[in-house]
Amino acid sequence: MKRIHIDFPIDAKIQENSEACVMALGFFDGVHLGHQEIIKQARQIADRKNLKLAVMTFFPHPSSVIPKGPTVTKYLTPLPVKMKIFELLGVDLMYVVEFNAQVAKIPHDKFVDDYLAGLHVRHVIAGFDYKYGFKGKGSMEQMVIDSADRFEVTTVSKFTREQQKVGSTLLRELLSSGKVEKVRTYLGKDYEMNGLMNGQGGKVEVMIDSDYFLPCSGLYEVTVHYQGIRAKGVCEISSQIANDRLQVRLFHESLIGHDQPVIVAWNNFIADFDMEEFHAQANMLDVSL
Ligand SMILES: Cc1cc2nc3c(=O)[nH]c(=O)nc-3n(C[C@H](O)[C@H](O)[C@H](O)COP(=O)(O)O)c2cc1C
Ligand SMILES: Nc1ncnc2c1ncn2[C@@H]1O[C@H](COP(=O)(O)OP(=O)(O)OP(=O)(O)O)[C@@H](O)[C@H]1O
Repeated sequence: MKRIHIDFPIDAKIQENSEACVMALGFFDGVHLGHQEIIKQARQIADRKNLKLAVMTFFPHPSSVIPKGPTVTKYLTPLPVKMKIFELLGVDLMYVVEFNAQVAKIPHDKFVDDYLAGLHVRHVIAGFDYKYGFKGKGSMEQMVIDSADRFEVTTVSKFTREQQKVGSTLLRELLSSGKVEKVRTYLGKDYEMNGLMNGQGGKVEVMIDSDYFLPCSGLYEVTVHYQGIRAKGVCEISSQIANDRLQVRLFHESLIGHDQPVIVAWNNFIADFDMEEFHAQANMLDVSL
């Protein structure tokens, strides 16, 4: 997969050299089941039309410049992770538009001229609630008008699970209240973090991208995926611990790591008490961890 970074104003050379494509639009934090449905449909259209499949995402999150609602500064999938997932989903090109105050002011029709038609887009696909352009005035209905017959438009209808719209905001809310086990319903798997494991035996440290959105403070049951092995353990999140280092206490003491790539999957919320307190209690009960 090719990654193309777009600064403001868009470079005419990038436009000239761009390949004809089907373009999926959105921020795609978490690449949840709703996002996966869009990419799946986009892949089918690209195959049918014999075009490249491109995704256009933004960085940082538009909320960092648009004074509306809470600002998203931590991500379910930091940019390098999102890139890996897109690659696995069969995306050929990833356009990353640097989102700043100037980009936020681009009118909807100019965005379509310069960033879609200008990049040789032949087909646009996005969800029913996709908004683009200054003040979010562009909708999927507007996209059909703005396309002026230069490309086709597909709108993906609302993807729901348990009567709820699957969405990144919902996932962040669930994690903020420790409901990691509920995340599975919307993500299709446990919430996961890629990292590098250091340490040996029962206690290891996993260094993660500091851009990751962490579940709220508490004690969690986790699984460390490591070279085909799955090791269960517990991990505590607290304001006292650096947010780019996860301290994991494993139930088996067989893992050894020195900058070993691992995946930490968040399985269950155990409790919201301190690890120290937890161990004191475990010792009293003569439970070995
Ligand atoms: C070029 C461009 C400019 C945008 N400008 C604005 C804006 O000025 N105000 C706004 O509310 N949304 C604007 N949006 C829409 C936001 O990106 C988006 O709707 C909002 O951040 C919600 O994000 P989400 O639906 O991806 O979570 C713009 C989008 C694009 C692509
Ligand atoms: N549940 C869904 N059903 C259909 N389309 C969706 C769904 N969730 C997101 N999309 C679409 O996926 C693309 C990327 O989504 P985006 O990251 O902007 O939204 P989101 O996941 O709903 O996040 P948020 O909760 O912050 O709005 C957009 O085109 C959006 O319309």
